[in-house]
Amino acid sequence: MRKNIVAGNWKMNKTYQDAQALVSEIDNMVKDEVSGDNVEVIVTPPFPFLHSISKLIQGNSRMHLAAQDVSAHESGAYTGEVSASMLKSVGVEYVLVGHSERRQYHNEDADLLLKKMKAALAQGIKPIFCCGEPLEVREADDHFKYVAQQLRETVAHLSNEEFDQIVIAYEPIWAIGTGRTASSAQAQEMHASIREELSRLFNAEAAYNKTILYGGSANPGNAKELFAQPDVDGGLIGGASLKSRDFTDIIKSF
Ligand SMILES: O=C(CO)COP(=O)(O)O
Repeated sequence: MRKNIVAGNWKMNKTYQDAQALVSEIDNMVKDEVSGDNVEVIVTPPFPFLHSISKLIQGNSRMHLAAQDVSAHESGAYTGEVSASMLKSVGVEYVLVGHSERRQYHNEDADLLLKKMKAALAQGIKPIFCCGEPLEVREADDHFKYVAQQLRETVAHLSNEEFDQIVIAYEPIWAIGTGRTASSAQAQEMHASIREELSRLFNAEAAYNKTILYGGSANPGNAKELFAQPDVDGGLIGGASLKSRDFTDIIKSF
């Protein structure tokens, strides 16, 4: 059964106090306003806030915790890095891997992304694997090929069991933080193409069951139409996840 997910990626925003307040608000709004259990909610705060937020959301079975990054190494002399076992020990369930900002500003390549996914999976943490094309690729009409290649050089190297644990997020780079959302038709056709590629790489059933999120300027005004698309199973939300009202309204778009 395919799971619907709305995940908020806070990126490098908020202080400890702001983070506590934001999660408390989201937690309360989700309890009060979101009925049924057709959507899982994930918050992705910066590292220093993970432990306290893990405790805060403990009593709300719909809320889950993700980290924004993980080291490819298990432990040792890697100053500044955070291992999967550390994340596990503070209650982290998911981790972003392959976000375009990490690929761009930290030169993370396919080889490293695969190692990061494997490191997370070895600890039972589920990678949310991000893919998506830059503007020039979209304009050259090469976006389907580009994203399929991103999957082939990373996700394709997971075992069937590992693949079952991951979530895919399609985030066209030209839509991230730009206010320029992909149209629901553009999102749908790419998600369908990703699912087809996954079906070729693994099998039709595993691909059918895979949660594929859309990310890039999603907001309460466009979430309903995006989530109504047959192959869009939720969102990875940046800016709008920093406001409890907007984030909750996006969750309620299912
Ligand atoms: O990068 C994103 C989520 O990971 C999307 O960010 P925005 O929603 O701010 O465009």
